[in-house]
Amino acid sequence: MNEEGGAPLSRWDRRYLGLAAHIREWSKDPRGRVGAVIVAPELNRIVATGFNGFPTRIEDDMDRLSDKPTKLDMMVHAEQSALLFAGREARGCTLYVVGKPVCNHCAVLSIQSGIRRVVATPPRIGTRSEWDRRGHISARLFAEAGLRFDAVPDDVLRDLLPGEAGGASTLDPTPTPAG
Ligand SMILES: Nc1ccn([C@H]2C[C@H](O)[C@@H](COP(=O)(O)O)O2)c(=O)n1
Repeated sequence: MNEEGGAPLSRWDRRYLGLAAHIREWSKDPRGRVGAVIVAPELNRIVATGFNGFPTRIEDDMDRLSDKPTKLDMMVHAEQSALLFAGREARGCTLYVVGKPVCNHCAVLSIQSGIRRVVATPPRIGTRSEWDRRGHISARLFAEAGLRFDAVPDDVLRDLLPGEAGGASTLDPTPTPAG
């Protein structure tokens, strides 16, 4: 994986990351907001967007959102939401993700959907965050499946998420089994 020092991001990469950072703001999860954008690169067209939230018609009240196991059991990840909407059009596309590292479940869905490239908040090394742990698994899966993974560099992340250190949960003492 290229956690640091990968190929520089293009102007369009930065634009789509900016869009993912904007869409992330629509999430109602107070603890973790994630935005995703799926783009057909040869057409330079947006195929789908997503942010993390409960499924349509499932009420996102604060009781459910503040109980972490309940929340994670019902949550549709930003990436899942975008992939479900994109359907077969995800084939050959690039997935942009801002807010958390791509988890292993979303990684396998991305691979199976035919995503060719992922540009995302990278998992950090040496944290206790469950999302970082899963992000490292995802990076290995992407490498094995032949997807290109471009980590969003720290300085770009700082611009995208002002006031947040990279966007991933640093202290998560209770890793949970949800994806
Ligand atoms: N790649 C990821 C990782 C996490 N999430 C979502 C799931 C939860 O809604 C929130 C993380 O919540 P927490 O910080 O409480 O674990 O982010 C997501 O959509 N995409």
